[in-house]
Amino acid sequence: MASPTNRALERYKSAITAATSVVGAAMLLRRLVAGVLPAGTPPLVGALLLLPPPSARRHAVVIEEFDGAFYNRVFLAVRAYVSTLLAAAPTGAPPVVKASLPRGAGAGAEQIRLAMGPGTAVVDVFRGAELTWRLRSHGHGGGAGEAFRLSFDGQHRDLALGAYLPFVMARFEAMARDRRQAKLYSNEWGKWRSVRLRNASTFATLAMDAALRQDVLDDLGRFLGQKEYYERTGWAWKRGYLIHGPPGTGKSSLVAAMSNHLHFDVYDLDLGAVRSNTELRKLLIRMKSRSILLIEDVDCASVTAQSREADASNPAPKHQKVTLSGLLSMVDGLWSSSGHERILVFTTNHMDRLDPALIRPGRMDKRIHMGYCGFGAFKELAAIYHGVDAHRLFPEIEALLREVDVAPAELAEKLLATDDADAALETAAKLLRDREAGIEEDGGGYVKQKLHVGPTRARPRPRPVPAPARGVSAARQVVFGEEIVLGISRRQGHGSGRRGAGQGGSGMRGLGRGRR
Ligand SMILES: Nc1ncnc2c1ncn2[C@@H]1O[C@H](COP(=O)(O)OP(=O)(O)OP(=O)(O)O)[C@@H](O)[C@H]1O
Repeated sequence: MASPTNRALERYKSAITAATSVVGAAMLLRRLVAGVLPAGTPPLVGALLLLPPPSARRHAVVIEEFDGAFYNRVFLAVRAYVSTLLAAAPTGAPPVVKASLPRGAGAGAEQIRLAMGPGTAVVDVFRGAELTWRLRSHGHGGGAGEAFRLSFDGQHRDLALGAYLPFVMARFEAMARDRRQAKLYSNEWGKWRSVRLRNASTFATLAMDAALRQDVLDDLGRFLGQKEYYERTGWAWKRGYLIHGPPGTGKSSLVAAMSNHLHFDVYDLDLGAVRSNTELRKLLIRMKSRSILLIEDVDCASVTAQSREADASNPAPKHQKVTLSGLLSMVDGLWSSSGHERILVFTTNHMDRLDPALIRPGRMDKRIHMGYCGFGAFKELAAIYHGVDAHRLFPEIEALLREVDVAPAELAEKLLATDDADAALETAAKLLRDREAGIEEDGGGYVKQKLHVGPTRARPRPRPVPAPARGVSAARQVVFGEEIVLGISRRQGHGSGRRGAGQGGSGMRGLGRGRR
């Protein structure tokens, strides 16, 4: 008579024979063993038999290229993310067969998109879990296009869906933000008109005191990281900077550098062109989040703006002031109820002429002084424009810069006049010698560049190549398991002089348009 153990073995024998995959057989064998071994047998026995525990079953998520008629944003995010994994992969693994430059992307190496070929896989390690990406050329379920398949151990299902995919999406959003070209808006007839912000100024190309530069960068970083603080307190998530200094010291360039650093759009508000408070309110409401509201030459801005709001029943005064303090109250009120991550920047050449309401303690969060060119800043200009770190003229220039006031813009103009570094430095030294001797050149000063143009031939120092974010290993065997199709549609989607002689005037002024 057959024993219970023999009967159990017979029952499972046929099933094992029918199993087509090694894994299927392994699963059945595990169940078989569980059936014949006495209860309470330690899991070590299973391990010794090389059988996977139930949690090790592979799960998979399929991410198709299209979600109906629309591109699937998750697919786009994964494609960009996988490209970064491939770029960071150690030499020799995995074989990369495709490299492309997305439409509209610049020609920089960081813009090239890498894609794995069919039959290869890339394994990402996230919080200790291994997640494998594969690319299939046909959509899942008969759909067209490509599809990514993400597979992982069953025990990591919650991690993969609840943390890893949101992380991939967040990385994609951050990459998109970094690539995004900021816009420069200016107000005309009560509406914002935009152009691409082409000003190439960055914190690396701006010659300024190193400690000040770091201070500004730290301040911006702190501001961006304070979301919870602003949400908790209910205060408007904004930061106000008052940038002051003589003409041509880089105030506007600093705003461009902030914009390029944060990828924030700049709204260059010409207060003189605002016809009424209602219009101002509308302009402020129409500003997007993650933006900079810039009011240049604010010492001249608190002038009257003609009101056109008068009507028979409500005769308004002929000239209704759009004052800075009115603007600030409006900003406080509107920005605390809508939008976030906004920066307000005022620039001025004349601190002494400012509306007292503006310089009252606590009004603007931070004052930044952009001063005349010191030798440190000059050396930065020479390095940026000509790659020169040392030169026989440096000692003379250092001594002259201690004696005369000269704006970085004036020196930048001399340094940009020629590609020959020796000749450029000689021209800059001549400007300083002449200024010390009281000789003013004809048409002296600098020509103001518009924000959307910026320095034409700046040569930024090469940026360090970022280290790979995480370890990526070679292709691995993937065991088949459950599949989930995931898609989020777009709709669901989530003048100058000797030192101390006072501030000189410059030629054209204004940012983004020719003003005054
Ligand atoms: N600190 C600087 N570092 C590098 N380049 C500078 C600097 N300051 C000025 N420049 C050069 O001079 C040009 C004019 O500078 P910018 O418009 O930023 O000065 P500003 O202080 O805003 O002048 P203004 O008060 O006349 O508006 C810039 O486009 C840039 O090429």
